[in-house]
Amino acid sequence: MDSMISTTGGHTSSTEGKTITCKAAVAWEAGKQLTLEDIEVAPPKAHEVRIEIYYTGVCHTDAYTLSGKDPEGAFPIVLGHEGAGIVESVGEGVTSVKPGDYVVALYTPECKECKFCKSGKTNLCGKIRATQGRGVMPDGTSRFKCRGKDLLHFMGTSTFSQYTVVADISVVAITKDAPMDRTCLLGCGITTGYGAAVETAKVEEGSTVAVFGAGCVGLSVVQGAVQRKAGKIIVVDLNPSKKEWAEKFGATDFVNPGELKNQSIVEKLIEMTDGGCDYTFDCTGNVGVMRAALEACHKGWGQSIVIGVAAAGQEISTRPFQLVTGRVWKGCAFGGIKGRTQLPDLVDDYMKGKLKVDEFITHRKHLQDINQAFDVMKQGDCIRCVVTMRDA
Ligand SMILES: NC(=O)C1=CN([C@@H]2O[C@H](COP(=O)(O)OP(=O)(O)OC[C@H]3O[C@@H](n4cnc5c(N)ncnc54)[C@H](O)[C@@H]3O)[C@@H](O)[C@H]2O)C=CC1
Ligand SMILES: N[C@@H](CCC(=O)N[C@@H](CSC=O)C(=O)NCC(=O)O)C(=O)O
Ligand SMILES: [Zn+2]
Ligand SMILES: [Zn+2]
Repeated sequence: MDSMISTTGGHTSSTEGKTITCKAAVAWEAGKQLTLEDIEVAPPKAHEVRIEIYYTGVCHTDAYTLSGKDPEGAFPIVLGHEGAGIVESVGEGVTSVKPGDYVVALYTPECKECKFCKSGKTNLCGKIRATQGRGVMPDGTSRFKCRGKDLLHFMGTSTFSQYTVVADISVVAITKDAPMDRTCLLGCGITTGYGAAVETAKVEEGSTVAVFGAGCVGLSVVQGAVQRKAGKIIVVDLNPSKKEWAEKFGATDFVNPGELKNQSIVEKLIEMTDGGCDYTFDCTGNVGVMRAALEACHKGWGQSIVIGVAAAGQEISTRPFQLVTGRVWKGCAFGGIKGRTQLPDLVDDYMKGKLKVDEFITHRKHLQDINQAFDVMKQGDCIRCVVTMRDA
């Protein structure tokens, strides 16, 4: 890393206004491993924030875009969207964070001014979605360069770099007491599942819940359902080792569809819940599972929440009769949580012992070994791998 870089997290930095050279994992092409590179990170422009990233999680959505299956995926790009760090400097007009603040990057921004933000109906924000999807900052340009080429930004966050630049609406300050090597996970997986249960579905006390897929997202749904005092929480997973994980997070039942004899998973769930579940969640990204999750809902009121990201070209289907008879199909990004308004409270809940975060971390890697983080993520025993961005 550049020897001029201040890593103290203090309020002034010797790098303010200058280009910083630092290490980043660059995805040059779809389907290829990431390469550790020295990249140049330009200073933040107006309403932008430069963050020194200390820790990042690796999410399946990073692997999905790297695979080439994401219709919005373009290369070369700096991936990563589950990051925590310290603000190094801010551009003109930034008032919501300041240098030295401990922050989490937000791939779902919150401008508080657009039609979406003001609707009271969604956490999706429209202000920078178009440029974010094209991999550039709101002014249409990149802040990253490597070997003379511009690199694209990812999900407005690009946390696989020791320094990143984000829009000021894509970052939230949190308490400095919270350990960043854990709070980074609140930037996606945990908040997504927990929010889907408590904010999007608003699971009620005593209700029956089925969660398809017991990864970080599904186990976080379980955590949310426990918090809402659901009566029955059934985890469905093809991997038998997930039974123990499901129980650890408070599930009441576990079903492995691969072990069912002469019965579909839909029939099994309907039998276990006296006619169907009040709420089901897809946390797999498999469109066949999404259909089963809908059809396992109770007639008249059951709601199925799609969280998993399905590959390009995949479509969901069911008999319209399933909806005519009162089942509801919906979905959410980032759990329906508004990051700037609600994330600090989630961090506080974690600090008070009310929200599990540490329990999700099964693996740790250093930036130079980030490809191993992708490898372990594909193994059945990894819930989340946290990558340390700075040398020890
Ligand atoms: N909507 C959103 O905002 C977000 C969506 N995601 C997406 O959520 C999904 C889940 O993410 P993670 O929990 O990190 O993934 P994960 O891979 O760790 O967990 C998925 C689980 O589903 C199980 N599974 C796979 N196929 C199955 C099937 N046919 N039936 C039952 N279980 C099955 C696997 O054994 C695994 O335990 C991914 O598609 C990811 O891209 C992730 C974060 C945010
Ligand atoms: N780019 C993909 C869709 C990927 C996707 O659905 N992303 C989720 C978050 S997944 C996090 O790990 C999301 O926020 N979606 C809402 C959005 O506005 O992107 C595609 O084009 O299919
Ligand atoms: Zn994610
Ligand atoms: Zn907005």
